[in-house]
Amino acid sequence: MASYDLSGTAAWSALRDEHQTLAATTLRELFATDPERGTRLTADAVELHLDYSKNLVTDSTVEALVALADEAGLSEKIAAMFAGEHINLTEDRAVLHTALRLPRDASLVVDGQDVVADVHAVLDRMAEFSEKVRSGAWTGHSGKKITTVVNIGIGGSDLGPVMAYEALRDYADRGIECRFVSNIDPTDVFEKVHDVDFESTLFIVASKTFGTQETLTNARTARQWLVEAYQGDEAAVAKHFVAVSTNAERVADFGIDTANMFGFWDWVGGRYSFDSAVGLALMLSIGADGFRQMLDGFHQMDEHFRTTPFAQNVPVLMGLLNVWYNNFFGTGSHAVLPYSQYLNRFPAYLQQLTMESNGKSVRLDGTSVSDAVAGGAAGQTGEIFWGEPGTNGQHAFYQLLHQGTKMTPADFIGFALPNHDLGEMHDLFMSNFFAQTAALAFGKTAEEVAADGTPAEIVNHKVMPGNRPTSTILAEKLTPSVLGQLVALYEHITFTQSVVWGINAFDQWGVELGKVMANQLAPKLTSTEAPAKDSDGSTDALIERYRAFRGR
Ligand SMILES: O=P(O)(O)OC[C@H]1O[C@](O)(CO)[C@@H](O)[C@@H]1O
Repeated sequence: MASYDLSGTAAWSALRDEHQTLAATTLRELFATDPERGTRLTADAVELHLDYSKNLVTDSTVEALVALADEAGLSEKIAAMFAGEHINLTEDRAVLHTALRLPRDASLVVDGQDVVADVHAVLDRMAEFSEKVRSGAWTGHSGKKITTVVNIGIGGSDLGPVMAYEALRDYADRGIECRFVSNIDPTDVFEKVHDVDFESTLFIVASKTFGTQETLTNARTARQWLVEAYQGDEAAVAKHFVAVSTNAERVADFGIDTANMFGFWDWVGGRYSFDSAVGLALMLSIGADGFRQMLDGFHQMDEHFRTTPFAQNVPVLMGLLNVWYNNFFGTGSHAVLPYSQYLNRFPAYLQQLTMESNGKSVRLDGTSVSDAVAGGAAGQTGEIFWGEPGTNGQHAFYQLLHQGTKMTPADFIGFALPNHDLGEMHDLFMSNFFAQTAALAFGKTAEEVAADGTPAEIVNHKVMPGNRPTSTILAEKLTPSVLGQLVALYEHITFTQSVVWGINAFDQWGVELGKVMANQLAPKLTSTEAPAKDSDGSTDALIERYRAFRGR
């Protein structure tokens, strides 16, 4: 079997040489000697334009990065994923979120099952249900039209739907408000539900496994409040609770009629799922047509990823750039800065997508990523993703981006056409977008600062070092299709990185231990008698203090 460790390959050593050269140059110099790079180091995918010229790369770096992708067998891995091979080895599963957006006339048989037919059957049921709710044909138990939808889910069953609902507010039926309950902190369900009119509220319990403590606890609470609001009439549940899950048995056990359940499949990872039935709240908000436009955007980006040569393949290029900074420059984090208030939850969504996927330190063959690496950053995997919409971030953490000691590669995402055109406000907004990447790249030298008349003693404080890499994604307008393109882009960036690192982007074993331990500790928090001190010294002492505050 080929090794998953690429650090001994020719491509890796070419990149080491590239790094030596580029670490000793600056973006100012690169642009001075090659002004055309601003139009050459670009690529287009569907409606997204990528300018990656403000990165510390030259044509030969890109060539070496593409060679690294070839060494990793990226083409074969992409083909295997799209074909439904069980590339999620540790769970022995296919990884087929791309099948969720295949057109109706496509065909894909996986493990003997026509998945396209299955996907469209569920989409059709979702569309029919959404239409009924939106038109008022589906009412609450007492006959009132549904005006509030509360999605109860966490992780992939929350972050995707809430991000997309926020992103596509401009396309929403304003007669339906969606709220999202995720945290088991009781304040979450209280704040989102205490003021609803239960008779006009629909609860969606979204959980792939239907075994997630947070979701089931919140759902039980909401169910109890609903039944109380109907003076104990349990029959109300059928008109106010629907489920989204892969597990019909558990849905039925919970007390939701499986006729009101929308299914999906184990080949859809939670963080790759909001274009499945997990997106039901979004469909209720924007309608089935808008949802299908979004799926089409996803699919077009899938096709770009599957068929475009790597040197022009936007997800591949961006994934390789992330590897470049992470493994050669040793940057530990990556900022995603959408210049759209509608994308305010996009960085949070990406945190699960990227960090639950690529926060791994063992390769697919069970070896440690650091085993064969002679120190340095070569054995690094998943970056820490973070961000906020511009311009809010500018007035918060951009100081560190501009003058801090850490290099933080950043993606700037912006749109030419505003969803709401209020005079020149959007142009002012976007002038910040363009200014920031230029300031980060080219900075301001001591001479330039002094030439402004700055007193000598503070010149150093005002020097802007520049040379801070960014990628710019510019699209015409944020539409359902463009949102689908953006999400698929980041899904495939994440996959590209995982292939180069030889890790499994589709399991998440690291979240399990904490869940088990929380279940073990819960009785110690609630028991009326002093619990045994059989945890570690710190945890025992903290629980004792907690119990004292709780009067136990
Ligand atoms: O949809 P479920 O099964 O409730 O899981 C919620 C989330 O929990 C996780 O398993 C992590 O704990 C995520 O991967 C998933 O998106």
